[in-house]
This record gives sequence, C-alpha cells and structure tokens, in this order.
Amino acid sequence: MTLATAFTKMHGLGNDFAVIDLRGGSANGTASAGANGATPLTDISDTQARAIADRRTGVGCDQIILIEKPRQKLADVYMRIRNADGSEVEACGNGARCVAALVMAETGRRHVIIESVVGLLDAEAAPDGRISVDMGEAQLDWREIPLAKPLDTLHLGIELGPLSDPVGVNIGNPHAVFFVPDAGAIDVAALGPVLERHPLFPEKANIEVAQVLSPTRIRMRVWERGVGITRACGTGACATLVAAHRRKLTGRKATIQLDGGDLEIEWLADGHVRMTGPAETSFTGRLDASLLG
Ligand SMILES: N[C@@H](CCC[C@H](N)C(=O)O)C(=O)O
Repeated sequence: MTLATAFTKMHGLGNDFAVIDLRGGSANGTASAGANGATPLTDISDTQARAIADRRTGVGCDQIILIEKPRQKLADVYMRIRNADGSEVEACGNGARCVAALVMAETGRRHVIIESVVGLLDAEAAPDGRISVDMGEAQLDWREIPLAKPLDTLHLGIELGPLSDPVGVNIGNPHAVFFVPDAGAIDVAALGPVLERHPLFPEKANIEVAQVLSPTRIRMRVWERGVGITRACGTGACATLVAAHRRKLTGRKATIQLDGGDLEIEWLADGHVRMTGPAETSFTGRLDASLLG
C-alpha cells in the first residue's frame, strides 16, 4: 500500500504544475512510512503522470515536477520533470522557479541550487519577490539541439504554412523558434503538433512563434512538446531571446511577453541564460489513490 501523497499546485505565469516532494519526511514532503507497512511514494510512472495531469479527472497540470534528494552535496534538491503526456524531460524554466520558491520558503534562504539531469541551476530571490534562475548555457550546435542531420542552427530551413526557417536552440531541452510578423495570427494549435514531430527533430521539439516588438520586447506563443499550448514556457522564452539576438533582432536582454505574462531574459556574455519571473502557489492537496493505481 502506498501512502497518500501530498502535492503543491503551483504555476509560473499560468504554466501549471503538480509539484510532488519525494524526499520523504521533509517539511513539504510525503509522509514517512506508517505502522501499517504503507510506504511513501518514490517515483511515478508515465501512466500515473498522465492521470495526475488530466484536467478532467486528475489534478490537472501541464507538468508534474518531482523533488528528490540532491545527488551532489552542493545542491539543495534534485528536480525531475514529466510532461502531461507522461514523458520525462530535461528542463523546465517555470518549474525551476517554482521549485526554487518552495526550497527558499523551506530553508529561509534567498539563494538555492537546484540539480537536474542537465546540471546545477543557481536560483536567487529578486528584491521584488520574483525569482531569477541561471538556466545554464544555450547549446547551438546541431548535435546538441539535437537535429537529425548537420545544419546551421541559425537557419533550419523547414517550413509549414506561414512558418518558415526557424532557429534551433537547446536550453536543456530542444526548441525551434519561428519569427513572424504577427504571433496572434498563427494557428499554433494546428501547426504546433506537426512541427513538434518534424523528422528534423529526433527527440521532438518545443515550438515557439515570436514577434519582435522592439529591440527589448518580444511577443511569444508556444506549443510545448508533450503538452500542447501553454500560457508560458520559461525555456521557450530563453530560447526565443537567444534566437532573436543571433538573428540580430534584439540585444542580449529582453522582456518576453507570453500569454500568461512577462519574463525577463538575459543571454550573458559567458553563454549562460538568466530568466527572471514569478512563481506562485495555488493550493496544496493529496493525490487520490485512484491516480496512483
Ligand atoms: N514549461 C516548461 C518546459 C517543459 C518541458 C517541455 N515541454 C519539453 O518537453 O521540453 C518551461 O517553463 O520551460
């Protein structure tokens, strides 16, 4: 028998998460094993992730974020991410800010380190209450996106309807950023799923449509791999700024205007990308046993 597992429903600009603490016995975490032999949850399967993410019958969320004990001494926690379709993925910018907010509340510190499969992410509380995360170095080689064949990632050359010639960027996860004159006019729901599975992307890709409003402001809409349209994507915002600067459309710092609100993104001289934005808790609850069955 598995003990009822606590979760925290959080979001970053409307990109929402069920955050499950698998550390066992921690302040925010799963209860420890009971006298009846019940065991705390230690992982979730693809099927369980899909059941939790289901907006009709589950908690309802874009991603499930799992918090585990860190592997490295330097880090506070280890973060894992599952998309709503159950797939486990490497990075989630909005999720990283939410995990940082939880760990900051738990420890009382303003600076925490989140470990993930792509490395250590440094997170800091900004004076205005937002959270700033160093998302690591943007990867720009075709092998790192990854692409199915050697190409200049500044011009991927693919097209579908009004979308053509995206920029490829990996910021822990793969992105293709299409620049358009009017992001609101693009049928993201129709084009996104086709482009996500384009043969050029062996691990699929997150698809961004970006409209440059000024050298410091970009409007962006997203089709997330393994989810669909979301109100915001932190890694997508990072990829968009990097793509825009590489195309000489903006400086190294800009506000990315998403359906759910704004993120500040800076591509630092050392190649790292810093993302600043809000992280909010909606409610806490316990997962119904039927979701874990
Ligand atoms: N919402 C996230 C990205 C989550 C993962 C993505 N769908 C993928 O499959 O890579 C963010 O805020 O970055």
